Amino acid sequence: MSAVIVAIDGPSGTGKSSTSKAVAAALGLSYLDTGAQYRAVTWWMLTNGVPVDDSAAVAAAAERPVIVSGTDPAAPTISVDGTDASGPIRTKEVTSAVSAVSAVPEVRAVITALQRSIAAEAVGGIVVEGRDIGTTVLPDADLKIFLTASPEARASRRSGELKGKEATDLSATREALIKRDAADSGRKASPLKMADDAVEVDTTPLTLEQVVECVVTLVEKAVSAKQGRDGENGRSSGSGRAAEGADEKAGQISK
Ligand SMILES: Nc1ncnc2c1ncn2[C@@H]1O[C@H](COP(=O)(O)OP(=O)(O)OP(=O)(O)O)[C@@H](O)[C@H]1O
Ligand SMILES: Nc1ccn([C@@H]2O[C@H](COP(=O)(O)O)[C@@H](O)[C@H]2O)c(=O)n1
Repeated sequence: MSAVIVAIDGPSGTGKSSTSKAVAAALGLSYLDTGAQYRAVTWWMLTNGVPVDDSAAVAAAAERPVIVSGTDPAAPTISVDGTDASGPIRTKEVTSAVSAVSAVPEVRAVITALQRSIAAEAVGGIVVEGRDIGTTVLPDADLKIFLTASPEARASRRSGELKGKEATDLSATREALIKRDAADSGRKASPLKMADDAVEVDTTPLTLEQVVECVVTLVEKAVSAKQGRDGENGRSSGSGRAAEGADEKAGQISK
């Protein structure tokens, strides 16, 4: 069987990274944080003096940063031109500028090609999270999930995260999330949008553990369905723990 590909999209702070990492780790899949890649390009633009509000300047430089993503869910990495960028890409400066940079079509073309090649090389299967994975990057993904949560829940989760590091003004955090979502949903090039064939999971009333359990079950079902299709087409099967889990589950159900 070809490797399972899972696309997880949704607005900021809905739990995409936490869920995707945990699901990938539980099922023995690779993991790709595409937001980190756009943040890395943004950091490169800022550190190389490219004015991020000048889309022509950003477009002209789009191919210059060399972005490398490590896809181990237990220790994902991101580097730019050989330098570890995992810390700098999380600063407020990058967070404020990333939507402008990610809206530039030339940037999206470079990063989308990189994402597709990483997914194609993930022989054991992969969970890819972002904003346009199900709609644009991997439209043939075996499973597409769109995570949502109320702005209040998202702001409170983020404020909990920031406590002790930066001032935690709940309403400012909420406004910043809403502003970034509006920019990401409103851009012309590959906006944040739920794919027509995605499963929507509203995480507002759920703990992270409950969301992970729900998504793991959905992946196992998708793997089972894929194995069924591959069997009908006469192809051999076997791919990672997701396939084994689905086999076990199917076995239990049929007993
Ligand atoms: N269901 C949940 N219940 C409570 N807290 C959660 C839940 N899901 C995620 N969190 C917490 O919310 C915060 C944001 O989660 P996460 O970074 O995974 O979201 P995200 O969608 O990837 O955000 P962004 O798009 O901004 O990168 C983290 O502190 C995470 O631990
Ligand atoms: N597929 C994607 C993923 C992300 N973006 C842009 O990157 C920003 C940062 O994403 P985080 O998940 O790290 O918060 C996000 O606000 C988008 O502007 C994207 O365009 N497409």
